[in-house]
Amino acid sequence: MIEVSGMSKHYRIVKKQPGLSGAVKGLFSREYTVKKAVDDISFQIKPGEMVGYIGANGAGKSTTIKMLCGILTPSSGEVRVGGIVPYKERKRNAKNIGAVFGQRTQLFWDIAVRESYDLLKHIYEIPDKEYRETIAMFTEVLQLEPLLGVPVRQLSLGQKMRCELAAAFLHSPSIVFLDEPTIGLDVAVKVKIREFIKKMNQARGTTVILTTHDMQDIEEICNRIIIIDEGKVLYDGSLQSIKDQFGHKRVIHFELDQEGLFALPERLSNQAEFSQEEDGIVSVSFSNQAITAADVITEVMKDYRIRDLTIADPKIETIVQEIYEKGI
Ligand SMILES: Nc1ncnc2c1ncn2[C@@H]1O[C@H](COP(=O)(O)OP(=O)(O)OP(=O)(O)O)[C@@H](O)[C@H]1O
Repeated sequence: MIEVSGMSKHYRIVKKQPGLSGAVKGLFSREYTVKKAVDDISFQIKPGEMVGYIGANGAGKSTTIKMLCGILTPSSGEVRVGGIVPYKERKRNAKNIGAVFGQRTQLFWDIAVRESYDLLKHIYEIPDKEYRETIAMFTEVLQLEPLLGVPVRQLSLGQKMRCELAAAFLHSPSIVFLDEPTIGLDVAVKVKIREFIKKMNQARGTTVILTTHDMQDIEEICNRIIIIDEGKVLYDGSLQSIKDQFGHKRVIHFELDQEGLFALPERLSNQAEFSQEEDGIVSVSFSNQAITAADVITEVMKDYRIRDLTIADPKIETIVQEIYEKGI
């Protein structure tokens, strides 16, 4: 379905010389540096997969997605989306794909949402019956009824995002690219959007490529993640296996029955770290490969009276953040 092989995108950036003389010199002779926004990446995505394409700011996510959509031409390497080379056949590719790009809108700003959908119907040549059924289903799942008669510019962020999603899936594309579809939205709308995406995947087998900084989106929607860093693929695999490989860190939150500064028991000093948020509230973190939770609790119990404790599961958020910071 999606085949990417050795794909790169290099930008040539003008090197700015310092000072006024540098600016004048720059008018006559320009020096360039090369920014490898995407650097020799390869992956394949099968029909119906839901893949989280994640990475820190500037890692190369949007550049990759733009090449898959045909908006950008790769500097080298190969890319095929549903058998089509996107930058060579941008229009044909557009029929197969849908997209939501963060803050940008594909709806028409000044006309009612329903009229925007009518226009998209004509652009994508959606048959009448299919269009009516699709609109009825989307209206129900995304609760669009009160929004259909409203011009886009009058919609709130969450309302607009629900309408955008419907627009992206309207022509039954086989692949949908979603760039930060839940950014800035309240929890209730996030839940609705995630449910809609999963429903589309189940009902139509739509392949979904999701870029997001929200790890909850990833946990709930994606069965595979690709982590990209400085333009290179750092990890490609299941969410579970990244948890298995890197999720050894545990945190135990203690509520102690005594006040005063906490000190880590001697036996834990090389194997654990702690932070004390306030009097009597202490978090001890450790790797469960080095020491067991039972040992940590036993050691703390020797020196302190414990009123309550909770053991926190390793959050995918923490794991991914560590991978961004330290690499694999
Ligand atoms: N037109 C351009 N000219 C020069 N450099 C660019 C251009 N577009 C992107 N870059 C650079 O390429 C790198 C990758 O950018 P990209 O937008 O793909 O990152 P991203 O992973 O989508 O980041 P974010 O999470 O912040 O959206 C960044 O260092 C960026 O500054």
